Amino acid sequence: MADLVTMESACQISDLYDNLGVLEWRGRAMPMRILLTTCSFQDTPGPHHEFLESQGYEIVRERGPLSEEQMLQLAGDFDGFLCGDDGITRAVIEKSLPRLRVIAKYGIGLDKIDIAATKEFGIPVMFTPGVNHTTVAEHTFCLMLALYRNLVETVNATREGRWLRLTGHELWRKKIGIIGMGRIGQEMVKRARGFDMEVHGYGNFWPEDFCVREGVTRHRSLDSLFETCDIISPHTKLTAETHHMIHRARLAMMPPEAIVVNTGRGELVDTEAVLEALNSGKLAGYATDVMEQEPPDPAHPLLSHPKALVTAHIGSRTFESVPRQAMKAVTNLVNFLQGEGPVFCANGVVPSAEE
Ligand SMILES: NC(=O)C1=CN([C@@H]2O[C@H](COP(=O)(O)OP(=O)(O)OC[C@H]3O[C@@H](n4cnc5c(N)ncnc54)[C@H](O)[C@@H]3O)[C@@H](O)[C@H]2O)C=CC1
Ligand SMILES: O=C(O)C(=O)COP(=O)(O)O
Repeated sequence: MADLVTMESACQISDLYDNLGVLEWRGRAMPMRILLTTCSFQDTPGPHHEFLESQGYEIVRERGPLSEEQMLQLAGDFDGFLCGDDGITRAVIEKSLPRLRVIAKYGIGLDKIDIAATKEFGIPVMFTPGVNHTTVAEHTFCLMLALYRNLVETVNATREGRWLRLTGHELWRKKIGIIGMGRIGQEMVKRARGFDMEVHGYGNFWPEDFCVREGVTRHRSLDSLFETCDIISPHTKLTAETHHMIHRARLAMMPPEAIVVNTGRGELVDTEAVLEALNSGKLAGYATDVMEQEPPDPAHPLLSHPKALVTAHIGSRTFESVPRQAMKAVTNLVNFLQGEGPVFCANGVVPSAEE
């Protein structure tokens, strides 16, 4: 039915949307069209599938994350995006108008969406806070322990029949420096305390009661955190201010045998400087779930570096967390399009529910 309606005419009558998920146009029902790009949403079982299917939308499925160019090919024909880390630039938003009404992001980081443009055009950007922070903190510890105990090297050796008994490091009493005291940062603190680590932190938001209770030492400058800590773990948003916050000079300040574990965003770290520090012996290891370019060039030197561990942006992907995020993302979309129920809005275009 939808293909009988040209995009142009659909755009002219976009104000006729009703609250039932269908558009009445010249007596015909045209379902709302939603672009679903998030692979983990599509690939993981859970109640989100049935809930989305029950809405009567026309769902167009693509395997994301899509580049800006791929989004531009598709843009213009959708009432909503149910998306992940796709390149939703100003050009994509402009091409999506006037039909686009909502961007329901699956996940937390909004750095691939041009937020200024969404505000300018009044497009609400929804997100899914409070449902993936425990999973990401667990993966951060997984990387940290794997790096400290040479896990990949020793397992690879035993798989080849070699009994390689490598000596590693313990977490006990190590100084961990957590950058960003948000949801993941706080989960990191709890887990670090469980390992009897000495916890240090830095953030422009500081949950005072929590930090006092958990014994977190507050640093007022990033330099002082780097000078102090054996392990640095960034958990801030990626912004112009945090881009390459882990750079050459700060890596040089770290104590001997220091490591960096990154499950935030690749661009928080100057990867060239990390490679130099690994090669010179200044940095003992770098474990990351995120890269400046994703997916990276298969020949990227970090991927095969003996002192590095790279996972493929899987920090929030567990069978427990994915359905939670997917349900929250689709609930945001449906509640907004139906005009009722709470939504978690990240760009201030509509009021956000309390978390
Ligand atoms: N590897 C993965 O799969 C995942 C990665 N992430 C990344 O982790 C980040 C953090 O996630 P949450 O903890 O849930 O977000 P959050 O919004 O709860 O916490 C972020 C914290 O960073 C702080 N911050 C922002 N700019 C800062 C600055 N310039 N200096 C110091 N602190 C600053 C904020 O005050 C806030 O407390 C996300 O933005 C995303 O990039 C999130 C989920 C999954
Ligand atoms: O929530 C976030 O910001 C994430 O990085 C999660 O990434 P994903 O949506 O699993 O590709």
